Amino acid sequence: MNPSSFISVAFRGVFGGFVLDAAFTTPTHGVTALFGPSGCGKTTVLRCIAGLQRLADGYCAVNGDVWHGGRSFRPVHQRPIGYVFQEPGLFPHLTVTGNLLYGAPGRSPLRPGDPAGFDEVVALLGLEKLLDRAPRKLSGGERQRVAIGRALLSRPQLLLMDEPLSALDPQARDEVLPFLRRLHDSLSLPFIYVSHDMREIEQLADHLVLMRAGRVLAAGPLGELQGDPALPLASRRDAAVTLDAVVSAYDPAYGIAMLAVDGGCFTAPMRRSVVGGRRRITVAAGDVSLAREAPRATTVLNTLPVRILSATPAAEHEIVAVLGLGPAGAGSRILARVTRLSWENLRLAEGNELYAQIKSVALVRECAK
Ligand SMILES: Nc1ncnc2c1ncn2[C@@H]1O[C@H](COP(=O)(O)OP(=O)(O)OP(=O)(O)O)[C@@H](O)[C@H]1O
Repeated sequence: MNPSSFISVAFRGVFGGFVLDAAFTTPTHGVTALFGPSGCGKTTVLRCIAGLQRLADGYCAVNGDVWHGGRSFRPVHQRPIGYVFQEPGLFPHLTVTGNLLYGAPGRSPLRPGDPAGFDEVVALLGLEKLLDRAPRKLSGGERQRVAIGRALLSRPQLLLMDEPLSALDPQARDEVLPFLRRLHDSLSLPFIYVSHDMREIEQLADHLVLMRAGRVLAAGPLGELQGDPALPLASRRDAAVTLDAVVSAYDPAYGIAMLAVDGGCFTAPMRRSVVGGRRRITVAAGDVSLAREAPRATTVLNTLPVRILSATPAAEHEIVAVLGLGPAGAGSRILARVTRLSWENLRLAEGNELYAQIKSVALVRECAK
């Protein structure tokens, strides 16, 4: 593993009655989400990465640069990080522009072509019309967008976000999420994103660190962990697998896109799509049904050949099956959650080749922006 493109951490410590023993390695590209139940230690790990929390037994290296290891400990102000908290914490006496430029190196990040210059950050976060406003005249979602912009303009090498949407109402959350997605798509900056909302993670994350009671249960690509029946995600009511697809065709007359993934092609409604562009789809286990034969007259647009790779009892009288798309099930994996009654009626078993049906409207959970 080349340490120059990874974040590696290992933190051990005791906080009152809480024991933290968390270690993981994740790439320094894309968004890594820290996910787990309340109190499992996500914020503590983030604070350790930031240098806000110093443990006697800790290690943190970013792109091969050791921030904490042995006796060496780089203090928070010397770490090239941006930090976004649940509350935006804007300065009330400054305008949006003043807040954005606060902490920006040299206060003149206006050069054209700058990878995270002022104009680009303002455009990416849709702040153009708000620049002269005072924070008290902004909505909650707008305030949080300014806080994110301020963090970006400090030119960090790593952006740490601690549940940045959790203090917002659902409508404001839906307003800000597409902006975060846009940052993810446009900037090469890695994010570490703490959340206990799987919906946010499905839309934003590329990698996942799954935490439980101070420990890391698993770390890896989001889709792999979602589809691993040995992990608790697969047996959740809202279990789903996120797939990154390439648009292979788009029919504007129907607003329908063909989305190619490894081993298959999904059909999904999209307002607009560019052929060759990347889109993310989320296949919820509860939206997948199984058939021995390819159904003919059906409104369901997605009928994909699959193989059952494994089957695990979930809730009482339910089965969660891992399905591999394409010939011999060698392509992307998705999950199907079916009743034990259906499973037995169709005499299903591991290794069976059959058809998965998924309604196209169920595939796109992302907001329309
Ligand atoms: N300085 C501290 N002193 C004592 N206990 C602490 C300290 N810091 C954290 N803890 C405890 O460590 C545990 C983990 O807290 P942490 O905030 O990291 O969890 P979390 O997963 O981020 O939770 P949430 O999702 O609710 O924000 C909690 O039980 C918390 O009370």
